[in-house]
Amino acid sequence: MEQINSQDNQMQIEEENSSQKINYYHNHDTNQKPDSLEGYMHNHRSQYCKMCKRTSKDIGTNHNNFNLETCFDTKNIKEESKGYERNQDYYYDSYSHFNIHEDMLKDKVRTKAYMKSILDNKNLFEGKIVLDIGCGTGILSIFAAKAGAKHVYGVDNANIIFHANTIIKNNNLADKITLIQGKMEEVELPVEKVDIIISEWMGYFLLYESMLDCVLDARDKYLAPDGLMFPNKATMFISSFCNDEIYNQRFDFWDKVYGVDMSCMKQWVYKEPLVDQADRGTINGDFVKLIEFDLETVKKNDLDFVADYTLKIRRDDYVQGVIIWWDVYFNYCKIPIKLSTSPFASETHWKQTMFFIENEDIPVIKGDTLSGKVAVKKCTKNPRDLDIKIQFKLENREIDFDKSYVYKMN
Ligand SMILES: C[S@@+](CC[C@H](N)C(=O)[O-])C[C@H]1O[C@@H](n2cnc3c(N)ncnc32)[C@H](O)[C@@H]1O
Repeated sequence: MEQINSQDNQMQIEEENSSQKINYYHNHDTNQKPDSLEGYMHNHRSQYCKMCKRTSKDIGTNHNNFNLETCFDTKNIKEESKGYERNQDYYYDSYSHFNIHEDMLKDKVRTKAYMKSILDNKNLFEGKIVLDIGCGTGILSIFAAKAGAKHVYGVDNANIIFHANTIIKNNNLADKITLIQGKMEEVELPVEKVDIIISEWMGYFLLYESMLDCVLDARDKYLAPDGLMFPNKATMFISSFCNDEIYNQRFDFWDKVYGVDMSCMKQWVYKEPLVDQADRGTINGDFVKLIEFDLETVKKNDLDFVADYTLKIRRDDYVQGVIIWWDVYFNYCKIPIKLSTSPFASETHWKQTMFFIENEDIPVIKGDTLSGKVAVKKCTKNPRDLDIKIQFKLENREIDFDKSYVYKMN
């Protein structure tokens, strides 16, 4: 086990604290919600109040830097990644257990979207060669074979593929489906080109686990020029939220744990986005498109990106952070099918991803504009993890807030 050098750690924390602004809890009372802006300005968590003559135009040295090459190169990230290096095999080990596949199969929103897009569109599959990337239990390969595919190649590196083999035999589809164990980026298919690629590659925050990379490599190598991707488009959305219940459970919890002050943990907890199903009532902004990927043309490099967002606040409230979710689309279907992970649609196992503003909630008025940038980059130490930087910019007649935070999904 790696030993943590507590002296280094302490120095790191001291350096960080010295860059923090004073007086984070500015007469705050989370239970008191504003009816209007009048008279509540000295009763909020934010120190960035024009009335108090304190504004925020940044926090550390790296604030306005959204250059993907350098914006994550901070001491925070170096510190955070300590001890997080993992063997890549852990990923396939997790997919070798049947319970993760059981959870995915039981996600009806997910599995039915694929089932309908394949079985209700036999005209697209009849006589076609299909590649199923990351076939797991073989469910999508079986749908494609049942839809009349000439032959299906299912590839998976996890040991679940041995169970898929039995499932396929037991369903009398062994002559229609060939399974290949290995990493998609390393296997050689026995055919030069395929007509359709099906894959359920999406992770939390769409891109976590970075499975899309191997799908894009396989697309470039194997998909026929007029071939189809299932799904063929993915879109990420962003909105703002205020959820005091989660806030208390996740952050205020650390103030007193069985009588022990563990509040030093909070600064680290903030850096981890929360994957959870949002109560739709906690979303207080319009939701807007953050980025869209055309899966037939997008390049691997485009998956590290910086995108701008601007959204209107829908009610007088506080903003505690932003929430991000995604939809994927099967647009070749007779009736186009959307698989949505929106908090306004039926729940899926992907839920949504929430990014909290550290130690702040910004008082907002209906009609205010929240804007900023979101930078996303694969972590250099483990490309399945993501470094994410988000800027929060909001100015109304009372508040002038402009800060950026770095998060890590691992
Ligand atoms: C999200 S699961 C989907 C399983 C199945 N297609 C389904 O819909 O139930 C993704 C699968 O892809 C496999 N996988 C991920 N990356 C892979 C790669 N580069 N090569 C081969 N298999 C991969 C994992 O082992 C896992 O079984």
